[in-house]
Amino acid sequence: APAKERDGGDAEEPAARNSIAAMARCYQGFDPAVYLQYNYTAPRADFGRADSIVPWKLACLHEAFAEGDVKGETLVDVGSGPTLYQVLSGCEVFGRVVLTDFLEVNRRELRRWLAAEEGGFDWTPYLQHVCRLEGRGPSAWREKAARLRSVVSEVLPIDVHRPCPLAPGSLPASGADCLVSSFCLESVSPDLGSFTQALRHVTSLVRPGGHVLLIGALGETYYMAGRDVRVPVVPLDEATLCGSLKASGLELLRLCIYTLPADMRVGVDDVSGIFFIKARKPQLGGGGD
Ligand SMILES: Nc1ncnc2c1ncn2[C@@H]1O[C@@H](CSCCNC[C@@H]2Cc3ccc([N+](=O)[O-])cc3CN2)[C@@H](O)[C@H]1O
Repeated sequence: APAKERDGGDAEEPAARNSIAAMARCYQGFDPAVYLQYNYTAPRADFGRADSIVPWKLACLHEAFAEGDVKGETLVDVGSGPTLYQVLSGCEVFGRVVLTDFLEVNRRELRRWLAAEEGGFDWTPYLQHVCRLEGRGPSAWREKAARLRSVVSEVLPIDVHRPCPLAPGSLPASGADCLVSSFCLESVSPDLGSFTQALRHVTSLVRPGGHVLLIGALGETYYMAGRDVRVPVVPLDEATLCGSLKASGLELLRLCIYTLPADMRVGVDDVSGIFFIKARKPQLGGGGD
């Protein structure tokens, strides 16, 4: 059944189930507008600064797709939140993009932009920036917006703490060809064990030989998800991250790390770094390509 926003997932241990349920309750106060303002406006999203966080994230995603090895029909974005930047490169490669989030308020925010309704977040500077990365010139942003609107097929409920995070039949039986997830798993998991378990769950959504692109926070123990909504985060470092990746059976292809300059630490969280991971789910039988 589709994830219920107050569900405690299917964690095996009663204690884990309680802390996952507690995490779900934290998210009832999530405010998309505040979250977008805190993280997706300047200085963290300053397209005039080479060391701003969003341009770094968009460059990582652009390069990951530009290499040409990530291809297929279906891309799934896990824990989209109210943001679309994470699929601006992938939407040119895949004919079907599935967006997902745990909260209806976020799914509604995504649908608002997809329907070109008034009053939503303005992604134009992001579209223009990715067009520049693609050598298309900023005026192509309208084509990119139209492309994105044409390939997003669904905005679905998801719960990464369930062994099957999506409702049955949401993706092709063999799995998605590519999975993207940005700042989700570490922000919804009460501890490292449930983070690793959630990574295993979402890896099951990808076909053997498919790719996984992860963006996330290093050293983060909390973030503000609303004016007075503080959400705990499991703090990751490079070693624990790579350990979880190995435990989930993914093959690490690339790990890039961004260290926040002092003026990017704006008081809405205690992030010290950002990671970008390109990984692959091995073919069945462990063979190569
Ligand atoms: N059980 C669940 N399964 C799937 N998704 C779930 C579940 N529970 C909540 N969700 C869903 O996952 C959430 C995703 S947003 C999580 C925010 N992550 C932390 C935040 C992000 C951020 C952004 C930018 C920068 N920066 O430096 O530029 C730093 C940081 C660090 N702070 C939210 O959409 C919720 O709705």
